[in-house]
Amino acid sequence: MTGTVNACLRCQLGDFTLDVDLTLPGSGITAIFGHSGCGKTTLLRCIAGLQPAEGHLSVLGEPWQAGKLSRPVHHRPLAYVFQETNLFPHLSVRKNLLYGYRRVPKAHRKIEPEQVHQWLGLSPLLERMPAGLSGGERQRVAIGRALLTSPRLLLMDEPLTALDQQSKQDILPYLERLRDSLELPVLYVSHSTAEVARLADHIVMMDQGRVVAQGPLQETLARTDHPFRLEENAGVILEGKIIEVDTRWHLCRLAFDGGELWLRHHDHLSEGMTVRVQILARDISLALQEHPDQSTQNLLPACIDQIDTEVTPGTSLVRLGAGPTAFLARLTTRSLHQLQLEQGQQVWMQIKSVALMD
Ligand SMILES: Nc1ncnc2c1ncn2[C@@H]1O[C@H](COP(=O)(O)OP(=O)(O)OP(=O)(O)O)[C@@H](O)[C@H]1O
Repeated sequence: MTGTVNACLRCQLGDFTLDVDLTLPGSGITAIFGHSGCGKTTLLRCIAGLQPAEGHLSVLGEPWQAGKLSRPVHHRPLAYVFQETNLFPHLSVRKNLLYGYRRVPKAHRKIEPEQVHQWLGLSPLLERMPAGLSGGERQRVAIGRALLTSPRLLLMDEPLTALDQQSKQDILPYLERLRDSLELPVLYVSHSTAEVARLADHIVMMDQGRVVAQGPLQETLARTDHPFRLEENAGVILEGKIIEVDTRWHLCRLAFDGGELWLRHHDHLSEGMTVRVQILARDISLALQEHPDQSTQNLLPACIDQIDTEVTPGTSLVRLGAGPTAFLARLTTRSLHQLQLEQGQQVWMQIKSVALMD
């Protein structure tokens, strides 16, 4: 299909088999998510042509692999960003950035240096040498250098893993800006649910070389039925708008499609901002009646869509809808029986914690 990335690939590495069939959107960030050793890097290497695989691959309507045809690595217009930045130590930031750009014929250049400087805040760094940069700055330069090759596809393999917590926080707004400005597909491998929640529009969940779920982020995270359940991290992401800032109690009111929630105020939040929040299944409890205790700030009516009992011994997952927005609640199978919950029933969700993803 034009406008998408289609990858139906299979390869064998010793005892490990990668066998995937993916249809991914032609723009935005797709997170590739799964336990260590499930095959995320192998998948990117097959797409890049670094690892031979059987099957077919097309990117935005162009076949990169089909039958006997398999474009070699240097004929696949993609850029690959790793944990390690591999900048040329003897070249300034400006020259590092221009290294790939100059090798792209003028007619094929889609991304210009000024754009990249602006997206990634690189202008103040241009005359500096890589050795004098912080880890986060180096990674911004590496991403900029990758983009200046005007790729049709950007592969990012745990690009933030080597950074400390503060540098990760500092670089995330740049990646968000890229996501909103770039018109190319980005495949982003990460172990961090916070990164995925904040950046991705689409998610592929892998387990033992196979895809166990793929689809739009919010919808896919709200599924209860796939074998990869994120365990402690099961939960949903939702996007909403700040409609009130209550400085007295350090709280903000967030309106989303299906209701309103209170969350803790952070200095950078102001009325009108759109933000993403994560609500974990373990932070929602269910009640049959509206709780009389007014200290429970976040109490929402919802309808039970689906119940998945015994996802692990003694625990069950319940999917609920508040308007069109899906939530997941985790409760003990004993509570499920005591409350006599069933599909289609109206209940109250008590939401104990709402984590801001910005
Ligand atoms: N050259 C190889 N020969 C044999 N097995 C390999 C080879 N390369 C990778 N593997 C195996 O393939 C599996 C998938 O590895 P891969 O690096 O793709 O996983 P991953 O999901 O990216 O892991 P991580 O999150 O730890 O980086 C692992 O079991 C790994 O040991």
